[in-house]
Amino acid sequence: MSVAFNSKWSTTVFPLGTRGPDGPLAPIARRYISWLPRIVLFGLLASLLESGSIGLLIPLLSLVVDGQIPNGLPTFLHPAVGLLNTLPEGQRVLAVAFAILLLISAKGMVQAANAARIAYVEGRISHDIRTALAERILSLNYPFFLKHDGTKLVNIIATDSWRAADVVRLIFSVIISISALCVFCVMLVLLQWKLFCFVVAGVVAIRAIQSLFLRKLRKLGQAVTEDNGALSQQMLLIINSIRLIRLFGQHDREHEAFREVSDRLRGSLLAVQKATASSMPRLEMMQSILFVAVLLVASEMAMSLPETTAFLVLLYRMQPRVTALDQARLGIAPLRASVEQVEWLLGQEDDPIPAVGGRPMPETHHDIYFKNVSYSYPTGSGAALSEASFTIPYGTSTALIGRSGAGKSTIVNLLCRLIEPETGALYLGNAAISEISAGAWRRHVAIAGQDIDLIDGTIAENIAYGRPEASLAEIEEAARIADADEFISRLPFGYDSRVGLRGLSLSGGQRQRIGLARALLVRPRLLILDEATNAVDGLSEQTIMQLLLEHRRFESALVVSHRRSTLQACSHGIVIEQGRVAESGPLRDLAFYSQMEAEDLETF
Ligand SMILES: Nc1ncnc2c1ncn2[C@@H]1O[C@H](COP(=O)(O)OP(=O)(O)OP(=O)(O)O)[C@@H](O)[C@H]1O
Repeated sequence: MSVAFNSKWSTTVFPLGTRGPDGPLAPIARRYISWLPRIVLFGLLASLLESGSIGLLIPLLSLVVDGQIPNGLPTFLHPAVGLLNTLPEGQRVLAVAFAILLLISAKGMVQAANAARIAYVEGRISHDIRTALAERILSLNYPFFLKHDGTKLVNIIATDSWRAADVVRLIFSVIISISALCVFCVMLVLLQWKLFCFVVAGVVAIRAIQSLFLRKLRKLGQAVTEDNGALSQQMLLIINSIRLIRLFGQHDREHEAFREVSDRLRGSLLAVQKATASSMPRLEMMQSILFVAVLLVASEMAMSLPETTAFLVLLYRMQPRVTALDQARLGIAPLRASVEQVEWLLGQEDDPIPAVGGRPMPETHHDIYFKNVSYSYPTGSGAALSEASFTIPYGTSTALIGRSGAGKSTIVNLLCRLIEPETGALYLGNAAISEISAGAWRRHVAIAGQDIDLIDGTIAENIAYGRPEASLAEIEEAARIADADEFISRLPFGYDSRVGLRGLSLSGGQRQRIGLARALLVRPRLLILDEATNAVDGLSEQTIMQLLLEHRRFESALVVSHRRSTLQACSHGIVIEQGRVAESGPLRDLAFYSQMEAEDLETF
């Protein structure tokens, strides 16, 4: 069966998100909306089979107690009674009992098939939410990560995405319970509509009392989400800063901080569990009172014993559905905060100053110009770069010189197109760099920095990260130029040695050399060395600089360093002071560099 659903309908009936039909979760909900009618139909079928089996209790009890089927039974039983009357009297009890068993086992099979279907859809939605989150994070611009705490993002993928997918299971549970309740209600009306009205009044009163507690649960759920986030943050702090904690003997302090946050989470979880647990007995108590009241009213109405029994059995079988409905509603309430977190991340827009250009990289070679470029970080206190204008001449090695906090990394970030200028622009010859596609631009710019990001793989895979198709010979050549080949060859598995996440099995200098080989392998037009050799000894650094200049696996280079021995390999220089260009031009003409030489300073 195919049913056409409009988007508004889909998210109203299938409210996966909290932000309505245009919310960020709506596309995922829409993908699976076609499963809903099948799940509802199977739910209805299971309830019909069950209520049919309960309805057959009336002829069965009448046959057992009175030996005959009375007149005036509800209309829905007429076909069954007609069929029974065609059988010999002695076989009727057995036939009804057999029919009841048949209906009960058919109901079981339909229910099991529906549970498998729901598990499938829940799994797919959960997977889709996680991949949508990963896709969103990968596509967001760099400034987003400067503004937001990494642990919050990890928590959304690791915890909130699961909790959001849990909502789907609970929503299905709500839908199936409601379908079943509808079928049961119709049966109850057909049996005795006046008594049914009495039941409805009782149920409405119970609902009103329960909704008061739902509001409280929602608040408690919010606290659980917040405390979960704080715990993840504390855990990451311990893992990332274990060296610092040991060196400064802060073990007890961090342990106490962890204990406190964990205890807070325990408390808020306990509060949710207590509230959920206390609501169930309260509900059962109210339902039992209603049950007894129905029995009394039925006897006042002089209902026959078989009819009263069938009515009460139907009511009794409704109870698990009502409980499931309540549990699902209670379960959804504390999960709303997680859904909101997932929606927040999925709904993140790209940076307002995106890399808009779609032009390919020009084939011809040009100088790179910064013209009046200014930039302030979203969380910064002032301009990191102010009206900066300078040139990185084509075919040269240019030193970028400045004290800590001067703005060198900001220039590097702009060159890598991780951030875009607020005012001013970068040019390649006459072409604004913002007009060139960011992907094409980055393929021609490679960076080797002081902190090298290594992936969990072999050394060869790490070096070839920017060019996975490179041959082993090319990888080895890049490693030789980066002065890494020798130490790699001495490792037990050579280029096939695994470095582990973040390269923990290697020294800082070894990691830097692998990073340098990775940058060289892509043969960039612009090679950026951002303190790329500060962890290697002076002698190795000179060897590396010599090899780099000899082999020239790049067209131009920008070298950020505090060491004179590194800077002197450059022909040009740019001096940055507090976000402004203090001087630029041939290196040896710079006052800053001349002073270093005059005072024979190795570092500044
Ligand atoms: N993510 C950030 N958020 C807010 N402000 C930042 C951020 N990164 C840098 N800044 C600020 O921008 C200014 C320039 O920083 P930048 O990192 O470019 O300096 P740098 O010359 O590279 O310093 P260093 O040599 O210490 O790496 C500094 O005042 C710094 O505090």
